[in-house]
Amino acid sequence: MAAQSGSSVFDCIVIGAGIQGSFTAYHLSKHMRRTLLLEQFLLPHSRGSSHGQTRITRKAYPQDFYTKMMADCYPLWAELEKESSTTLYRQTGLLLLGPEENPEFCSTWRSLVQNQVPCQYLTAQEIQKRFPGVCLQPGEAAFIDHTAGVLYADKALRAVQDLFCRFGGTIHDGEKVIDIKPGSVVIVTTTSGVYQAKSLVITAGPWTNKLMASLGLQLPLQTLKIKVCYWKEKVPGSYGVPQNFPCFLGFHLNRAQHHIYGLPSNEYPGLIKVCYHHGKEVDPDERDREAKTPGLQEIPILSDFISNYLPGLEAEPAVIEHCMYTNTPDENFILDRHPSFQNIIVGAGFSGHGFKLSPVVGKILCQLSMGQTPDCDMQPFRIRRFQNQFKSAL
Ligand SMILES: Cc1cc2nc3c(=O)[nH]c(=O)nc-3n(C[C@H](O)[C@H](O)[C@H](O)COP(=O)(O)OP(=O)(O)OC[C@H]3O[C@@H](n4cnc5c(N)ncnc54)[C@H](O)[C@@H]3O)c2cc1C
Ligand SMILES: O=C(O)[C@@H]1CCCCN1
Repeated sequence: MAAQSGSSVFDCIVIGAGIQGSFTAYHLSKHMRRTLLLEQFLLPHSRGSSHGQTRITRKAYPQDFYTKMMADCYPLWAELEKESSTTLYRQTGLLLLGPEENPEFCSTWRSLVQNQVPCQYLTAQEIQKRFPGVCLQPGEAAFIDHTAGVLYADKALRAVQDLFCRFGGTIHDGEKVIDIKPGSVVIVTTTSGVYQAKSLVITAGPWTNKLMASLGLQLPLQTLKIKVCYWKEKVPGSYGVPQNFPCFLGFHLNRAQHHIYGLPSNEYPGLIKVCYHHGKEVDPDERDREAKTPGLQEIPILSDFISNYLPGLEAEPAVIEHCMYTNTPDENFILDRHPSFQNIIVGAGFSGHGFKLSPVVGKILCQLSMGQTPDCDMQPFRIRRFQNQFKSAL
């Protein structure tokens, strides 16, 4: 296929219209960069990581650098709400629950205090009084991040894409990228065209390594299928908005190997979202194929947790949906230039916690693609930290 019209060398092509690619494209178009956003599926779709009604937002992180990045995210989310005339955030607070001595639990509390985030440590008595539907076990404690809440994910994704188009950007959905040729002008071939750009941003979520194959690099990414479970209240309204029930995040409670988290009733009346922060490894193109081996049993883990910690919910899920995580070994993001091609930028490995940070992730990827140095500490996000774990054919 021949490259499309000579005049159409874009400043940037972004591959993948999930929340990270869409926010990158939004920032690029705000900077007057001629930008093409390519998406393999027709929009909106539910095959990646950015679909669904809700995500948690919070400043509570054990790593200080995320808490600091979140301070920049809140104004950007507010700006998006204003630009799109849409409510995208509801403040509910986040209840963090964990064994008193758990190092991650303790460092999250320290980070909140050090960064002067409005927060509050609760005694067992206070928890029982304020959240009678939550039962902690002896030796466990709780604190609240008051800044936290719910982001309306589907609405946010749509708002970012609409604004990108309003600022002059172009989206081609239903167009899968099948080849990338690096160079000072990058050539991108899709199932229906060939395009050129001065820079390329790859934000392909669980498909990142499939695309990186043509660029001689395989990153240490693991794609997990996550079960998104909704549980029915025994007494309607007991874990709902009128009761001021917050989002919650449990650190290895009930001997669980991974976190368990939840959001108050929103998408389905009377159903609370409670999920396990882990899943089975999958090929993103075969997400719904039944696994050959039984592997992780997340529903019994969640049912047992609910019986012990949230006894006001029925212990069988009423609705199960699916989503994917793309995890790095340290669960920090990859935001970097390709080691061999300076005008190819990768944003990947959001490890199940990237939605809230997407306004700043998009800003960083936009700056990298414009040849600028982002003003935040980029060390935690470098590809080189996996020097011994990535495969390069270059
Ligand atoms: C169940 C669940 C709960 C979560 N909870 C939270 C939370 O509470 N708070 C939070 O902050 N984060 C949360 N996250 C994480 C957050 O949703 C993700 O980090 C984020 O959505 C990742 O976005 P992305 O753009 O990288 O990936 P994606 O949304 O997967 O986007 C990648 C896009 O690239 C497209 N693509 C891939 N290959 C090609 C190709 N060859 N050609 C064209 N297009 C291509 C895909 O179709 C896809 O649309 C959660 C995630 C899940 C799954
Ligand atoms: O990013 C978050 O806030 C949540 C925490 C629990 C797991 C899913 N993601």
